[in-house]
Parts: sequence; C-alpha cells; structure tokens
Amino acid sequence: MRASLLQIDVNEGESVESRRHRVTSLVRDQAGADLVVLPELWTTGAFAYQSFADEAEPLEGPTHDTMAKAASDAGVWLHAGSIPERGTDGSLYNTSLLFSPSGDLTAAYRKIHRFGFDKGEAVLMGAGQDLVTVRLPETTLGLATCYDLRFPELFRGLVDSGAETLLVPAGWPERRRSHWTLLAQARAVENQAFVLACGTAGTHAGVPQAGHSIVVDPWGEVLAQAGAGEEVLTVEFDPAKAATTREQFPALKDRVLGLDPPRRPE
Ligand SMILES: NC(=O)CCC(=O)C(=O)O
Repeated sequence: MRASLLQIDVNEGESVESRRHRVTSLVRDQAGADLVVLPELWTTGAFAYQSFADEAEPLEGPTHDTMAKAASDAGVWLHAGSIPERGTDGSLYNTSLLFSPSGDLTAAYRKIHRFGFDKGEAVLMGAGQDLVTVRLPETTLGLATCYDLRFPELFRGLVDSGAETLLVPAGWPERRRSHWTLLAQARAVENQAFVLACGTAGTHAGVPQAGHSIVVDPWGEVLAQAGAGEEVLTVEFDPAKAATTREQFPALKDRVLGLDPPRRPE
C-alpha cells in the first residue's frame, strides 16, 4: 500500500476557506496513492478553541463536500482528518471522516478522549462513544484522534475489532513531541499494528505544532517521519506484515482477559 500523510501548516494567517481550497488540491495531487491521511481539526487548528463554534459544520457540510470530491478525483481512500462537527443534538464533536475512492463517506469517528482537562476541547466538545474500524481490501483500519494516543485500552479495543492499521490524525504540540514519537511506537509494538499518525505544522492559538508525522510498522520500526514544516510524507508498506508479526511473535495471544479494572481514584 502506498500512503501519503499530509502534514498541513495550520496558522491564523490563512483563512479556513483558503486552507480548505489548498488542502483539496493537495489531496487531488495524491492520485496513485492508496490511502491519504490529513491531521486533526486542520480547518481551525486543534488549539483554536475560540473558533470551534463559529467554524463548526454538520457532518455533511463544506469540508465533507470538498473532501468527498477530492477523494473521488484522486481515486484514493481519504482519511480527511477531523472537523468541528455540529451534531444534530446541537453539541460539538471532534469528528473524523473517512471517504472511499468513489467519494462515499464510509465512516465517521467522534474523538473519545477530549484534551484540555477542565478547559478547551474537554468542555466545548462532546465525547464520542463508539470505536470505529473499517475493512479495506488490503487491511482493517482502526480510527483514533490525537489525545486518544495516550489511552492504550482504546487501541486494544480497535485490535479486538480486527484493526491492523491504526490511523491517528493529530494537532500535537511541539512541547510534547517526544511523547508523540514514543506513544506512536508503543501503540504499534503492543498492538502489533501499523500506526500512521499525521500531525500539523505551524503555530496556531500561540501553540507551536510538533509536525513530525510518523509511520511505524508492527515491529515498532519507524518507516518514515516528517520534519517540522508542511510536508507530504509518502510511504510504501505491506499491510500483511501485521498478521505475520502476530503469527511469528504471538504476544497478543498471551493476554490475560477478564482482569478486573482498577477502581478510578476518588
Ligand atoms: N489535540 C490534542 O488532542 C492534543 C493532545 C496533546 O497535546 C497531548 O496529548 O499532549
């Protein structure tokens, strides 16, 4: 499979409309890839909390429409990153969209772990409830978003649902770049899965972004990593390596199931 991760520079000097236009043409340029991945909340910026409500869109809003067309023009599976979604219940969600090569919306994942503790996304957006996996001809995708990367139980749930390739759009800050690389490798090793993690470049809301989008194989080897600026990171990988790694080093089979989860501290 050939995958292209589009590490987009997200900054307030460019309008949402102009960025959407620019990203659409970048996606179209990826014809020949099998899978294209965009970052988290690339229209607004993941830390631009004050613009979430103004820029929120219904699931099938302007970003959906332009990305559906770009996926079919390029003939690629497109993980279009995430949008600030205005749900039919009126709440906001951080929702990622996956399109088929014919431009159909195949899956939507509402981010489960919201970042910010008692501020920002954590209070402005609702939490997703559902794990999402998608069967492609070559592999089964598992969807997660940014801060989710810190929660291994979510990824284990995706693996239990058949995932072999884990897609993680993000808006990860430079301040914690070492965690980004470490966690991407950890999720790959412990789940014996590919991890394709696509972040943003630039600075928005005063938060410099880490960039350094990364592709890790099921053995934990880094197949490719971007630099700090806007970049198209292209990588070829054999998705069957998840199954062979699991056969040859069958650690997932040694899981002890049914352990009582520790109680959450008061
Ligand atoms: N947008 C996010 O989820 C940021 C996550 C983050 O900064 C971290 O986990 O560290």
